[in-house]
Amino acid sequence: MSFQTFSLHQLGWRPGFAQHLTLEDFEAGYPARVVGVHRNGLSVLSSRGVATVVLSHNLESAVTVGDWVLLEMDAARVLRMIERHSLIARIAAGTGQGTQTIAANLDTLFVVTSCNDDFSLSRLERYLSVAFESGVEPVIVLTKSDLCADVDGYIDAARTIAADVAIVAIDATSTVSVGQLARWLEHGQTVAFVGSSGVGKSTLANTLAGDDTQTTGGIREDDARGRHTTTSREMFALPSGAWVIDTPGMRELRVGAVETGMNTVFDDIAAFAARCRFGDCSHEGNAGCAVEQAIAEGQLDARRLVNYRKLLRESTHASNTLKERHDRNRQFGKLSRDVQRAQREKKGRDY
Ligand SMILES: Nc1nc2c(ncn2[C@@H]2O[C@H](COP(=O)(O)OP(=O)(O)OP(=O)(O)O)[C@@H](O)[C@H]2O)c(=O)[nH]1
Ligand SMILES: [Zn+2]
Repeated sequence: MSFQTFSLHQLGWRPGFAQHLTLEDFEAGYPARVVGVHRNGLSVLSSRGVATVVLSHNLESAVTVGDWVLLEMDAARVLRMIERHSLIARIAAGTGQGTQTIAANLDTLFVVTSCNDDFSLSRLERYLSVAFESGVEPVIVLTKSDLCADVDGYIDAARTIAADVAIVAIDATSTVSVGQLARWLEHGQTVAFVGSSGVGKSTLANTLAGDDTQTTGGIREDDARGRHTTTSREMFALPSGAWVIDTPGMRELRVGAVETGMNTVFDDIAAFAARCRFGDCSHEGNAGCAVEQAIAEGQLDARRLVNYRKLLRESTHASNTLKERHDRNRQFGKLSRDVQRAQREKKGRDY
């Protein structure tokens, strides 16, 4: 059991969260931040320290790392979730319910790639779409700058697809160099890293953590039944006071439904498309297509349109999958209600 306590400010509380809470809520409970989700419940941090709390069935699939919950004053129980300001989610694998929540209340998503063969504009566009869709500010981090002779070339290339996104080149192994990320790592800020394997996400997190042992994960605590359990902490603090969310879902982030995010990333294509002759132009050999004309005139990179189409296909597929599941669940719900009603009516007749 840890007796370290945390202020709301330290935990990343935003004044906006309180707008969704009533006076009754504050009398019944107090806010806590979810730092781990496991079978017995949640690991949370609050003004009362570290705790493991149980979660009712109806919240089980919804609550995720980074979430804020309202805990009951005198019981280790979640009363309700507190509305998030951002959420990274993806389509759940298998046939379960719709989306799987991965990380909540992130302020910044560090999109990590290296100044070498890993660098791919299409992959950056993919991650940026996820960030914008989720309401999280992306920052492009180019690692291994120390091993590269033309760092500016990589920065310039990244800028061609992300004019308004911060781009920082670093040596992830150097404390001085990673200091360039300080403004996104202030007290109470919450961040996560995405990028391919080997680009330096762990190295960067370790360098930022310094000798701090909190990155190593395991914390011992009492679970709801008073037993000692070791749970992996999926959200940990850096010495700067910022929080890092590092979960398996975050590491293998895939594209869900990101059409809204794509509108920001591909705003140039949207602007050209507005000038196509036909409103339903597919930008594939249609007469009067302004997008294809832009490519022919060298104003738009052909690669970018290809990636746009690919992401849009994936996104549409994800939306359709969600809709089908939703419809199936609704039909099933209607079916069970019909059966129940028929049973009630039959019972009525039997009496
Ligand atoms: N010289 C140098 N080496 C780096 C840098 N960033 C990462 N490395 C090295 O690259 C290798 C891979 O780094 P990791 O931190 O394990 O990469 P990762 O993104 O966490 O990879 P996964 O855990 O597979 O997702 C390690 O040997 C690091 O030391 C850098 O900026 N400069
Ligand atoms: Zn067109």
